[in-house]
Amino acid sequence: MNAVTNEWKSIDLFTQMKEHEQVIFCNDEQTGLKAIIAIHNTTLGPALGGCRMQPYPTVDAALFDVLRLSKGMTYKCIAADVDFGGGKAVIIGDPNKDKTPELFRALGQFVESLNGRFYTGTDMGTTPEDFVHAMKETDCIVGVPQEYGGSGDSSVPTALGVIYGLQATNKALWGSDDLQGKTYAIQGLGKVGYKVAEQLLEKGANLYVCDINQAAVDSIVSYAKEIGGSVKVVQGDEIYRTDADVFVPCAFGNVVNDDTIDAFKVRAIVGSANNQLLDVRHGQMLQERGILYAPDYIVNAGGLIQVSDELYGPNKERVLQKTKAIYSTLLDIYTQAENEQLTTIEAANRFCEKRLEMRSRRNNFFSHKKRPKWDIRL
Ligand SMILES: NC(=O)C1=CN([C@@H]2O[C@H](COP(=O)(O)OP(=O)(O)OC[C@H]3O[C@@H](n4cnc5c(N)ncnc54)[C@H](O)[C@@H]3O)[C@@H](O)[C@H]2O)C=CC1
Ligand SMILES: O=C(O)CCC(=O)C(=O)O
Repeated sequence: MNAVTNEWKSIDLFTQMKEHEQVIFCNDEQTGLKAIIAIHNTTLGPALGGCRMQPYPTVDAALFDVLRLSKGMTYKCIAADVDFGGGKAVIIGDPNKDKTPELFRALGQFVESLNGRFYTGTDMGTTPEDFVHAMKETDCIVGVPQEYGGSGDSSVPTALGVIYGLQATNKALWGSDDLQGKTYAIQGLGKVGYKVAEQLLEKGANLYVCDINQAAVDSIVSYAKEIGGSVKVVQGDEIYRTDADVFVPCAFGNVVNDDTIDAFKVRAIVGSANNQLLDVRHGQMLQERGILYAPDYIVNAGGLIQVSDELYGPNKERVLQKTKAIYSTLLDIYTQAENEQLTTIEAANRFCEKRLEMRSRRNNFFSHKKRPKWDIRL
């Protein structure tokens, strides 16, 4: 490879990083760990974000994911009003085959090397128990089980936040919070999606569900039978074409894209998946089709609220209060979008960027408590 190609390649990586502060490639031959940690913005505090494990087909695919996910975390922290920055980690590997305690300890060692700039925990493909191993190597782990001193499964408040998001959306569209009798198409019955499905059934809603994990599908079907609820199982892409009222993506990102957008018959999209829109222009396309989009990082902030609370000193009541605020924040974003003729994602982004600007000025106000980093005599 000649020098020109080399130079272009390195510029390209920095172009991809855009406004990200730092990207760390973590490689450990012995455990097979191949991970990327991305720190997007630490204006408000140390970066915080879960660690996803997925058999990414290429390193580029993993990099694309971690860059977008970590940027989303910056916005999520701002919108949820927690004093942390945006970061995320991805492990390239199959969560069903490649997990070992040593792999997570190796990840913990890399996190420790960042000296408090990055805190992590569970995400898609990882569980709180995985991070009990990582915790042996670093204090910068959140969301481990309560028996290990953590706040427990963060998918519980995340699912609760999705329910608040669905209620706010119901209110905006049909004038009532009541989810009973409406039909929801849930993609993914994992840690979050399964809990959302259970709660919707308990509230008298009807469901379409899909998951590649047959055990999760069987389990929700039998739960519905037990409580007299209605669940229809669909396969693969059929979930985009159902006649449900609301699509609830709780698996992977980029589900609203050029290939899926014309399939949707729903009135709204509200779910936990991070980065549901492949691009902001898909927000515009949803609006043109009369589909109300609940910005993902507003709706799915419950887990972040719980794990960040651990670092302040856990307080269950505060977690519940902050999670409940998802309802009013989302309604405010819907109103702002309508008043300012914006898409809902544009309105949410604008709200976060304004708040970041305001906070960054306050964080830089000089006082005796906030000493400058350089050495001056006072
Ligand atoms: N766990 C949490 O507290 C939070 C999760 N999220 C996001 O919510 C989403 C779900 O997260 P978790 O429930 O924690 O992950 P998970 O890994 O527990 O569940 C994901 C589910 O999606 C299913 N799935 C995978 N491919 C599929 C496909 N092609 N079709 C249908 N189902 C498929 C999996 O089998 C699994 O049941 C992710 O995008 C995650 O980033 C966001 C904020 C917090
Ligand atoms: O939910 C968590 O454990 C951490 C927060 C996070 O990574 C997320 O909200 O995507």
